[in-house]
Amino acid sequence: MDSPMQSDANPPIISVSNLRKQYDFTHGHRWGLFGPRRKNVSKDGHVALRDISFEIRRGEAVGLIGKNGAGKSTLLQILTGTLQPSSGSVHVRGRVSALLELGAGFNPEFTGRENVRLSAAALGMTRDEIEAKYELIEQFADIGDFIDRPTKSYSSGMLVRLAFSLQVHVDPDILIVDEALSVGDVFFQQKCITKIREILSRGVTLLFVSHGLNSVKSLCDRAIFLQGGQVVADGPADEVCDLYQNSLTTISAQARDEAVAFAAMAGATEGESVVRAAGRTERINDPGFEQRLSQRSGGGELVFTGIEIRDHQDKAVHAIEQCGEVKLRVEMLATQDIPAGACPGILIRDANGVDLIGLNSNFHNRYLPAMQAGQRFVWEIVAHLPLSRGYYSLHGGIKPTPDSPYFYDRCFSMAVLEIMGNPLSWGDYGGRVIHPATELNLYTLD
Ligand SMILES: Nc1ncnc2c1ncn2[C@@H]1O[C@H](COP(=O)(O)OP(=O)(O)OP(=O)(O)O)[C@@H](O)[C@H]1O
Repeated sequence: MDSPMQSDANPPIISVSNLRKQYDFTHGHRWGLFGPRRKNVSKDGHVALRDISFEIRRGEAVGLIGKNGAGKSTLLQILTGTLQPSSGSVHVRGRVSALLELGAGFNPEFTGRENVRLSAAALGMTRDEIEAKYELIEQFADIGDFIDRPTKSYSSGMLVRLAFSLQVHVDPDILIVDEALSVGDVFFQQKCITKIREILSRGVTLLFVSHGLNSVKSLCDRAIFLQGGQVVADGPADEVCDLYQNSLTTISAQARDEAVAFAAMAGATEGESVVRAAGRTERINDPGFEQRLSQRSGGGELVFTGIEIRDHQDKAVHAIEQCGEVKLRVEMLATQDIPAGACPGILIRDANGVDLIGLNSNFHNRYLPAMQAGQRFVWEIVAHLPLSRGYYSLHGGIKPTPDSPYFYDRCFSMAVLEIMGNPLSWGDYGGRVIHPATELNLYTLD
């Protein structure tokens, strides 16, 4: 049933309520005493979506994330009307433009030009509208002479170029972009992301399905996490993406035992590369550590208990100068005996939550020594971070071995680091990462 929203200034453009989708598997015949019975029966079914409810408002950019088989495609197909729900209601208001399957809707025997005109008409554009937009569509797709060849001769990259170009130029109210985009080359992907941002700034609603969490975080303000056909989280994109990332690394106790056994073996053979004790230090004074964490996962055998940032004068700070020396120090506590070979790492993300820099001990072929239950250590990384001015978040993880999907501890949002601008040495650079060159050369030509 529709809820009365007349008084709402920005009513939902997509409303989904108690949605359920079951795929029925129909068996050919049921066998009776005297052979097959006539009637087909459908006994089994797979519930791909259950009890899904959410609303999306005009202008929202929403990421849809989840593992393979979570139900994302099923949900999108229902939203675009190509699949019927088993029960529940779905209301979509406005023109939906969806790139669900590569070139789906194109007739392979027709040329790109013909397919663009036919598909645009099918999406409700008038002849004049199509003529006005055609040049832009062809230009953006940039597939040269292929535009006049049948689309059956296109590579998958060409198909996605043409399909995406059509999709973004039909003035949609709702733009649905699926994983198909990843087929294009990196330059085309960047061009698409820029185009999506431009469309978003005009108030179009975006539903973006991707396994690339960085793209979701940079494009969307909200994300919906589907698991086993159910919504497990719906909220700010960075938090929901972290939750999803956490869910991917939570694995069985057996896998943990295997990883730890492997670490024990590796530790025994790679004694040389274990981090050597650098001397004694005092404990890190960070009483608010646990409260600051936005998410935490892992087995808990070896855990972070605090973090500290120090500048080039060894002073505890929250801000450092661009390209100045920084010491990132984390305190760790072994709650059980830990074999040698574990590797800690710190991840630096920008203000959108996009991963920028990973500082892992194993990148330097260094691992932690064996630890006994109750022991504490401080691990310190000294670096010159090539970041432009702004705010960055620090996240930490400790694994038994570099390749293990198992984490002893994984902490999101351990601390915020401010990079201060230094107008004398660095201009008003607008990017996120800067790189101080080691040499600048000028050669004359003969
Ligand atoms: N036509 C179908 N008949 C039967 N089962 C189906 C059908 N389509 C999908 N399913 C099942 O429904 C579940 C959800 O599938 P869906 O394709 O929606 O997931 P997804 O999240 O889009 O996965 P992916 O990321 O791999 O595309 C899966 O278990 C899948 O096997």
